[in-house]
Amino acid sequence: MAQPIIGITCCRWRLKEDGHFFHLVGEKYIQAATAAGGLPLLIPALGETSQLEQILSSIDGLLLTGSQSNIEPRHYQGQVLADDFNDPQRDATTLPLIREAVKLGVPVLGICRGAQEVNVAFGGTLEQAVHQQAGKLDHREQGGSLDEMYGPAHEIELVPGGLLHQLYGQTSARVNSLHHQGVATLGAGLQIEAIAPDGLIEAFSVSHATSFALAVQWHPEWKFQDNPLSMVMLAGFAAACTQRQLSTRKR
Ligand SMILES: N[C@@H](CCC(=O)NCCCC(=O)O)C(=O)O
Repeated sequence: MAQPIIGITCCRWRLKEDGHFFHLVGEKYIQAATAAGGLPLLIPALGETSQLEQILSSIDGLLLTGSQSNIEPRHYQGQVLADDFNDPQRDATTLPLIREAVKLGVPVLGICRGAQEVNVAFGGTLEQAVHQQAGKLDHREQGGSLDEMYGPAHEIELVPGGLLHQLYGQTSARVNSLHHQGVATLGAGLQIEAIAPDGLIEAFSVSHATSFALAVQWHPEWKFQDNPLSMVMLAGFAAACTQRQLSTRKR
């Protein structure tokens, strides 16, 4: 049988000052989607498009990646930051795509920036510099090598009975952490799935979704094969994508 097609949203970046724009995805997301049994299909940061339904009818699941860029604050009535690194065309693509995917029952997995996009898509807001908030941990990447940057950084407590707890079976785990921003207020219909020791919401699900819809602030795609929590998350997402494929396609 054909593999479920997993749409992966791109960033739109210039690789050098005043250079051409490129639409790009980190390879580790592609590797995770492939290992989960999916066929990755990259979705360019098209910006405003009336083709949301056509895009979503061509995929069996939607993976929203992390990125160094931040969601433009105007999407959550946040303060405009000097020298912020934004990607407006990515925002204009992903925010409506997330809402339409949930409406149509397309499985969604949001990672880091992708999780923040799920929150903002449903009216949530972001803390723009978590490390500057009293009582909050510094959730930014520490260390130099990739193994250090993406290594375990802090505990999370999983909400008993939640989707993540049902997948994993345990109520605590250690996760990596590479983000400046984080959930300030959760959007409409979003349900907490995991919390960091400082109270920051680290994972949430979409309670009104008819399929898998999970957003996590950490990076399960990093060396997922060595991480039981990552493996069950990707397996849960892939199973939902396969279910979508069977229910909507003849192939
Ligand atoms: N810019 C946001 C989101 C951080 C994020 O997605 N980090 C991932 C970086 C690269 C990668 O692994 O894809 C923030 O700082 O909160």
